[in-house]
Amino acid sequence: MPGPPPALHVRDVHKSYRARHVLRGVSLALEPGTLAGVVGENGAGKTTLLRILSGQLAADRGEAVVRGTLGHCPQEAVLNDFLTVAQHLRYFRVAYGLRDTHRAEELLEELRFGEYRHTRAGELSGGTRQKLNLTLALMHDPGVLLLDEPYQGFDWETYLRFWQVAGRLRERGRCVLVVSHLAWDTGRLDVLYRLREGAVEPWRPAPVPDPSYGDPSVAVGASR
Ligand SMILES: Nc1ncnc2c1ncn2[C@@H]1O[C@H](COP(=O)(O)OP(=O)(O)OP(=O)(O)O)[C@@H](O)[C@H]1O
Repeated sequence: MPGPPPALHVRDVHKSYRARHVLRGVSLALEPGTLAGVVGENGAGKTTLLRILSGQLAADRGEAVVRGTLGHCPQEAVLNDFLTVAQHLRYFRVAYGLRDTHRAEELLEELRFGEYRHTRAGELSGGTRQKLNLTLALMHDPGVLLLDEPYQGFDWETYLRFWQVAGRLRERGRCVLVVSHLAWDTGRLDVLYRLREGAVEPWRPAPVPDPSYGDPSVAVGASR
């Protein structure tokens, strides 16, 4: 990884849509090799925050500094229904200026959807579209990863593989920010922030083990 280690610093970010003050002073910091979560109820401003961090939306005030290359997995997969999985990989290889699709091929194997290589995106299931969405965000091996509800539509096995992938990224010094409306499985995170009333605060929900869901360490609704 050339250059200084990746990091993400957000200081006093504000954002309003007309009279709706969605973000009212968000500050957080991710040092190299951090796997962090942001939870918040529907409409709390999570996507707004990620769009500001990814440079798609301007903050009204405050500062968001990304050090390193950025990977952004949006909540809605941005795919061309007429292109196959392999065509998407080739298209993004060129867009990212990569020499090959080696990392993308690894992710295809890790997330187990290589069999759909020649299937058009419009014919993929929701979960497989999400695997492709995630692969496109990760295939240039970015230093800072912004993942908006990255495991929506995943079956349990894929969900567990997602966390393996995220854990390996952390081990390699990447900053990974996972945004979700549910504080689920928070034991896998180094730090969890809660976005509420326009600001974030570090949060430790009380563990509520639920034996009906396999082996998650914590299963708590963010609104509690
Ligand atoms: N372009 C926009 N114009 C006006 N209001 C907007 C716009 N985008 C979002 N909002 C409003 O800002 C608030 C925060 O929206 P945002 O999508 O950031 O929330 P979220 O936490 O990601 O929600 P969810 O969990 O439902 O995805 C909501 O009240 C939403 O209606």
